[in-house]
Amino acid sequence: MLKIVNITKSYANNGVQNHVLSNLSTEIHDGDFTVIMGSSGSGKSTLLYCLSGMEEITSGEVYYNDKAVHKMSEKEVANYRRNDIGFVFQQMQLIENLTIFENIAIPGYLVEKNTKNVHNHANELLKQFEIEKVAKHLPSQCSGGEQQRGGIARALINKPSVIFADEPTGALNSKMSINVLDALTSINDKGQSIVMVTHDVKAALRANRILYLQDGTILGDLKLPSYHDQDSKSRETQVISWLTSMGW
Ligand SMILES: Nc1ncnc2c1ncn2[C@@H]1O[C@H](COP(=O)(O)OP(=O)(O)OP(=O)(O)O)[C@@H](O)[C@H]1O
Repeated sequence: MLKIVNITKSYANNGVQNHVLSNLSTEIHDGDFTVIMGSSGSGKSTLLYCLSGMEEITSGEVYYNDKAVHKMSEKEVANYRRNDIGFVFQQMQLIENLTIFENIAIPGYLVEKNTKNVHNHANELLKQFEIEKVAKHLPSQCSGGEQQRGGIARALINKPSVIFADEPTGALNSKMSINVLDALTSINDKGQSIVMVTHDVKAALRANRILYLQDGTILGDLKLPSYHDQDSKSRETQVISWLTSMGW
């Protein structure tokens, strides 16, 4: 689904080049729940931004199915971001003066002309993530978990085939994190692909593949059975032992 060929990404800071991603190649498969881990500053968020078209790569190639993301015009990137992918941020980035319902539905109106369809889909998502009761609330009137589930629902309004999530549980307590991870797992169970950056082992256990980044390149690539097909204790032991071997 996503093919990444030899990408590099550098930022210039006061005339000095900071090489954040170096010669990174991999494929992200359709239907997978892929997690990206690695130490702070290893380039995880930058990789997610490059794959989602929010940052331009310095060199290399990124393909989403047959589309060359690295060659897209601004308009094509906007369409890619609107139609093909959804993005969930750590700080939910919901619009403060819109209700949860409006936050979810508005990106839908930009794509689907039939407002009734958008309205119905937004209501289905509110139900799926159990946030119907806060539909008319402003984000500031919701808990962190409700806001984050609102953020996931918003990312799903245009039925993207892949969801990118940048530390979606980073700002949540453990109960709310489980709630958000359950929501992501259920989306993945329905066939949508997820690519999630996290520092949290509990979150990483949801993945069937973990990529470990170090200094902007992939140091390790762990394949796991689906989350439902392995007992949680042995999965945790396997993942922690692998992460330890990566120097985590
Ligand atoms: N817009 C930018 N301009 C300049 N440097 C940047 C920019 N964005 C990121 N960087 C630098 O790129 C490097 C990688 O950042 P990135 O956020 O991708 O790392 P990360 O692995 O996600 O880190 P963390 O786990 O701390 O969130 C860091 O050194 C960071 O300072």
